[in-house]
Amino acid sequence: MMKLAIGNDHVAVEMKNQIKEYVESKGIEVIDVGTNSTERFNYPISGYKVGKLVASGRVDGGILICGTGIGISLAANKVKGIRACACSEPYSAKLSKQHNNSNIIAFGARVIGVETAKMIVDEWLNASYEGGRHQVRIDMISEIENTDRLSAADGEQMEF
Ligand SMILES: O=C(CO)[C@H](O)[C@H](O)[C@H](O)COP(=O)(O)O
Repeated sequence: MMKLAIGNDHVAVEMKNQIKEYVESKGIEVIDVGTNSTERFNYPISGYKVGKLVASGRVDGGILICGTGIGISLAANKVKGIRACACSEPYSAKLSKQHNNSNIIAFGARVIGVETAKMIVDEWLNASYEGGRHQVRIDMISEIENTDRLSAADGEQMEF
């Protein structure tokens, strides 16, 4: 059974619960590490928790929702191995998986409605990473993440 983690802040409680229920209705297990309170809640907490669950392999992917999807995805992207993509429409969500091998999808409860959010989740879940030429670029991103450097195609180290 596929397993996803979901997280949110105070702005996105209602949308989190709607998306959680929608994903569960597809037979997917959802681990909810977000808040259920509308009291101010700092989004990096949920970004970090979902990021760690995904990076450690305890779940197959993650969904993050804050006001814009931006802050919470920025936080998740600080966890090694995470490629969290904030999307406001389904096409980018699909491409984020096919080309960028995104392991977390994020969106904003103040930006899109729940029906668009469901379409984003569907496109992301149904898409597959294409590998090939895209892997070269993912490897470059990993190199920056792991070494704080980036090798040129000829092996020369870029210096900035
Ligand atoms: O969008 C966000 C960060 O990218 C957060 O979800 C917050 O909603 C945003 O920062 C606003 O927070 P506030 O304390 O409710 O003004």
